[in-house]
Amino acid sequence: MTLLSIQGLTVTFGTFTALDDIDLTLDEGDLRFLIGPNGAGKTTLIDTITGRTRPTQGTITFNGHTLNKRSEHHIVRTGIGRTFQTSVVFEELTVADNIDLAASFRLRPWQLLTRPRTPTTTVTDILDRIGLTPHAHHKAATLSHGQRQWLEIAMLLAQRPRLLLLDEPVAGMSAEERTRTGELLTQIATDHTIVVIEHDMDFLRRYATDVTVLHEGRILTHGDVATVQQDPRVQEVYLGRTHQEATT
Ligand SMILES: Nc1ncnc2c1ncn2[C@@H]1O[C@H](COP(=O)(O)OP(=O)(O)OP(=O)(O)O)[C@@H](O)[C@H]1O
Repeated sequence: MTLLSIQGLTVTFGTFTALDDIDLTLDEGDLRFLIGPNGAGKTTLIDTITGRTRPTQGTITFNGHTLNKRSEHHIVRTGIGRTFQTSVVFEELTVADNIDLAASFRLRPWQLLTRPRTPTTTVTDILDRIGLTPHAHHKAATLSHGQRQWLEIAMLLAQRPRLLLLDEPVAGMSAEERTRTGELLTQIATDHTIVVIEHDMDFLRRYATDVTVLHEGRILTHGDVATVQQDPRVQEVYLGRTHQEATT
């Protein structure tokens, strides 16, 4: 079933066209990797899906609802969650409290006033799923970089999204943390639809099946990792190196 359908999406900033007539469809359960060189439009695409940036032209339909004029808050409630390149974790709160608080992002303002705590089982389940149970009562400030990234994913899960948009989730991680993140994403993809912006080719080779390549605001190609990697256009614009270098 189609969960997200983007048609003819164009975004301009003044005279600059950041996204140019993008068509993109995601089916329920997809784990889609989005790659492209700096400035390709990846973050703009996520910003536009989540209501942070307005489309200049085109339509975005999620689960049958048109999102074009919806607020960011409404879009979160519709079931789309995202991470940012910069952290949104509250340092002085515990890991469990960060997750509890994140669950309320989905509530309407009047509901916040009388907000009950998120059921303990929900927080416990998410902690368990994400592997942060031993750190539940530690302040977020004490987490390692990788654990923090996982907390951000946990906070997204607390919002019960159907679609997760993750912006460079393994940036700055150790090899071990990248492996753990890859396993985590594969596991979360069993009951969510996920879009991952990622530059790390090794990570892509290990965990990506479906890859869409953006370049200068357009979709250059889409396919499995091997096909995309061997596409000379991708090597030229994204990898900026020869075929032989790119496949080693
Ligand atoms: N608010 C804005 N006003 C003007 N130009 C913008 C704005 N936001 C993005 N751009 C431009 O749009 C282009 C696409 O930017 P975007 O951040 O989407 O690229 P990206 O593919 O995410 O790149 P990176 O990998 O470097 O994060 C860039 O040239 C950027 O400078």
